[in-house]
Amino acid sequence: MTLVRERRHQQALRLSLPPPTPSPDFRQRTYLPALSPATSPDSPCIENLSELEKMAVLGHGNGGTVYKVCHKKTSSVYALKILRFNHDATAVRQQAAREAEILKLVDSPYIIRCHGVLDYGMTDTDNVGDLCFVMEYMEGGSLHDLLRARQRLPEQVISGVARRVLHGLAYLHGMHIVHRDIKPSNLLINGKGEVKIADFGVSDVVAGACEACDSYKGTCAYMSPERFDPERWGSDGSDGFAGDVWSLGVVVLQCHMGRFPLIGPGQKPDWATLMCVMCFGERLEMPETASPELQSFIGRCLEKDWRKRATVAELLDHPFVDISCCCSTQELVDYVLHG
Ligand SMILES: Nc1ncnc2c1ncn2[C@@H]1O[C@H](COP(=O)(O)OP(=O)(O)OP(=O)(O)O)[C@@H](O)[C@H]1O
Repeated sequence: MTLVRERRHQQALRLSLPPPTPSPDFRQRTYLPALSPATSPDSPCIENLSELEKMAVLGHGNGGTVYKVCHKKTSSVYALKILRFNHDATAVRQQAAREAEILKLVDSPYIIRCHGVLDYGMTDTDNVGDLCFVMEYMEGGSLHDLLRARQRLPEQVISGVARRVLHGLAYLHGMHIVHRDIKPSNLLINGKGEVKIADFGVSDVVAGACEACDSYKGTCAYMSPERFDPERWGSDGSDGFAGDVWSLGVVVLQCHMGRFPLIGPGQKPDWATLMCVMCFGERLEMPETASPELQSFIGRCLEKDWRKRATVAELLDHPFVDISCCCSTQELVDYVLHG
């Protein structure tokens, strides 16, 4: 079986997007602005995995593994995300196809660039298929990696990261794209001090209100009250953008506290515990160690009623992320890469 797979990887490999498999409903709700190509004009045309050499494993996610790879011909370095699926994993393939569709639409310095998608569908002899995303390599790793190394981040760094993520969200929301999985491991930092949003596996292009059935996508720890409990928080009319703002608020608070917030130290952020905090708990308490600006910013993000929550545009004007308070790109590079 390994031989068959290896041979397949040397042969039928094309730079092509997988056939989209979204539900008819997804198609109906899809808003399609002018398509920008998934590959940038300056990126080489990678048509085969054999053109890439694996250098290291960068991390593991739910559906697959991310490798640091080198393009043999140009010596350029990329991140290669391989999602594996079999006959039973229709959901994984649908998720990957959705991610490829969204990556085709986006083109922003605040969003991870995808240089191409290689589709190794299942064959009659092989029950396993791979979808491979060739992405720009972010040498600073993820915010999750940074938090693991430093526990807590200084406010200047948090504000710099938050400002950049807000720019990314402003771009996505302007394109009618809801990310739905904003969390530290999906925020990547590179050697130029850029922070980019990655991982669009549960994202969606929306035109109007989201449906209740979409509520359970994404990581539950960063999920907003209206997605946890649409009945109580009245998700009717919500376009889903406010959910991304909530998630950013949780991330910002986590960067300040050095642990997952919303629950007590040592508690696990499982569904039941979070449900109690979100739906039955009192107003969330702000840590006294945070500056008034940070407390106010978090308060505007973690407003349980999504109608009262700040929008991305409002937050971009918030004093906490004012350009004079944020760390510069050089300061961010120094902090992330050189400690
Ligand atoms: N473009 C990239 N450049 C550098 N490192 C990356 C890149 N993409 C992902 N990584 C690293 O690989 C790890 C795994 O990424 P992946 O997107 O597969 O999963 P995840 O977001 O950590 O988890 P989940 O699948 O549960 O959402 C990330 O946490 C990050 O450390």
